Amino acid sequence: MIDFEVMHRLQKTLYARKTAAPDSSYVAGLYAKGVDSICKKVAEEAAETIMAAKDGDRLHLVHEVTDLWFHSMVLLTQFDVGIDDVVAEFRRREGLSGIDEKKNRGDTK
Ligand SMILES: N=c1c2ncn([C@@H]3O[C@H](COP(=O)(O)OP(=O)(O)OP(=O)(O)O)[C@@H](O)[C@H]3O)c2ncn1[C@@H]1O[C@H](COP(=O)(O)O)[C@@H](O)[C@H]1O
Repeated sequence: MIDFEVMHRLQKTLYARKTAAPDSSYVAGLYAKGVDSICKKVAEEAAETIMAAKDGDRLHLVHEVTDLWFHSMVLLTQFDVGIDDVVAEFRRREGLSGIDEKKNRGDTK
């Protein structure tokens, strides 16, 4: 089960880092660098996740997916999107076949 409390605590910290001095922390520095730098980290962590999967090392995979989720949360917070919004989207899709869901997307993607 996902521990949503830890995710919400992290989200709260990320919001606080948006207005913190850039040199005060890793996340504050990332926000100061801007969206392109955050996106670059997400892309790097996605690539590292793929490499971990190819290694077949489960612990390595857990570490890289954690890095990917963490940087994805930094990106979501940049746009004031909460993890609850993502969970709500999972709920909306629950039980809907991937093929049917794609058909119903229309223009909204
Ligand atoms: N969960 C994390 C977390 N996961 C990964 N990272 C950092 O993400 C960075 C990028 O990881 P890489 O493997 O790419 O390391 P790197 O290549 O040396 O990084 P770059 O210098 O290239 O950016 C590393 O510095 C990791 O320490 C994290 N940094 C912070 N958190 C959480 O965010 C909170 C706030 O962090 P600070 O803003 O640093 O206080 C912390 O209390 C934690 O709860």
